[in-house]
Amino acid sequence: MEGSFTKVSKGGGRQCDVTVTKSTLKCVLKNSIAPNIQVEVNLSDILAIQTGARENSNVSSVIIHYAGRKKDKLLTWEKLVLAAEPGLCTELKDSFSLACPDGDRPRHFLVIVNPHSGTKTGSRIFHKKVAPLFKACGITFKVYETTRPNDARTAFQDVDLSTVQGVIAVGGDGFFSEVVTALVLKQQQLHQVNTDDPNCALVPVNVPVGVIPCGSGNYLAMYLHGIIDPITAAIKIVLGKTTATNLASIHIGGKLIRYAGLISCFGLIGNMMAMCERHRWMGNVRYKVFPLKGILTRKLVEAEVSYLKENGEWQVYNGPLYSVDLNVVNLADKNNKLVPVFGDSALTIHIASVCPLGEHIKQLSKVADWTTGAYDFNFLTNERVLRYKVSLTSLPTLRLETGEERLVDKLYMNLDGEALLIDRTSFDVSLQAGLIELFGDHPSSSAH
Ligand SMILES: Nc1ncnc2c1ncn2[C@@H]1O[C@H](COP(=O)(O)OP(=O)(O)OP(=O)(O)O)[C@@H](O)[C@H]1O
Repeated sequence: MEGSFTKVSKGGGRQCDVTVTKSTLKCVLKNSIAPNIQVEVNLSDILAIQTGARENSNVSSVIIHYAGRKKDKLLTWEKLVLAAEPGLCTELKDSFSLACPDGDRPRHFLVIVNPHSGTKTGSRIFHKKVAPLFKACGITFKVYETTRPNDARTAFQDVDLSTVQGVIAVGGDGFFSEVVTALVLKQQQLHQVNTDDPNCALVPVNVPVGVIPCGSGNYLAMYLHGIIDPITAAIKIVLGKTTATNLASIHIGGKLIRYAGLISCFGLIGNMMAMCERHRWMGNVRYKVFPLKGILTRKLVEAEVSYLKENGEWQVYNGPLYSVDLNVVNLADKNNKLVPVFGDSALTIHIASVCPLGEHIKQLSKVADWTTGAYDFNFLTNERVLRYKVSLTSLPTLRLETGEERLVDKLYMNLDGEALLIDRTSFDVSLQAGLIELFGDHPSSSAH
């Protein structure tokens, strides 16, 4: 399609030639005293097209909303307003519908906001920045703001999942995991699956999940989009491509505790997170102070880790350890750095045993910086597993009136950025593959 339009902007209108091919829109602004200015947009980056007729005028307009691609993977919401006689505007709009039919893009969302995340800006960011974009793209949504921790499940109470094409979590990593757990549980309740049984076969959720990063920890958004930016994340949601990801179910004492989407780190990293949470009043400085204190006061734990390998064999690690760390989104050593891999065929666990403090600090710093070789230390046991169980039966316990045993020592797990007290003598973690998809087009996934 080709035609002559007026490009409308705040400064007035300018003549331009517009060409739409199978893959791009080109708009060339004619300039008699300088080179022509060209705006080129990939059709796959178009977010929405709006047309408008002007009263008592034979001129119509077309507003093209599209994703602007900036450096460092940042996406911006851009608009191109073109005016011409109505027939030409209709022809332009129709050429887009043919080239990029948007029938498979999501149209209705359930948005769940944690107003308490990070610097408590989640609600404002959603309503001021994200909601206008969704509305311009013809997306409707219902918003639920949580009132307390573990309130995300309330958002699903009266929701028929078959009417929703996306669940959007506005918050940090811990909140993402809370929302995903509530969503997966809702689906299992509908199908009467007993989720407290670690061997149960879970029913996949066919509603993708999106994250608008507004927390203090936003690793999931960073892994998915390569940048922590609410608008970039919102644009990826509108574009509707998805990445299949894994979850890990955590069972303790015969009960499902949570579905983790990012990490489940028992021991050192869990204890560091517990210290950080106890000192929330210090703001983000706590994430600098307590990891250091944690490593300097590291303690070995006597434990048995049994794990099921991909070949169906169970193996056992027995002995003192500092930590059992799992990256649910695997971090693979590629091209001289650690890169996230979504939806891997196994979970990779790293067991840290006795080692000099200096070596341990070096190893953890490499993980923090995503440096190559971060898991190539001889005090680490690295295994690809489908399931693992940690038993702490040689630690001192006390007996409750109910007859149940509880650990005397306070040990923690860092579960997607939240500290979970492990007060039982064992816990069980299983790979849950193919349960959910995330909005975003990460290259490690073959979904979309
Ligand atoms: N309305 C609420 N008030 C207080 N806490 C909430 C509320 N809604 C959710 N939460 C809890 O806030 C915790 C942290 O959420 P989130 O991951 O969004 O924020 P964060 O800033 O990354 O984390 P943190 O505040 O722990 O550093 C979650 O465990 C969640 O259960």
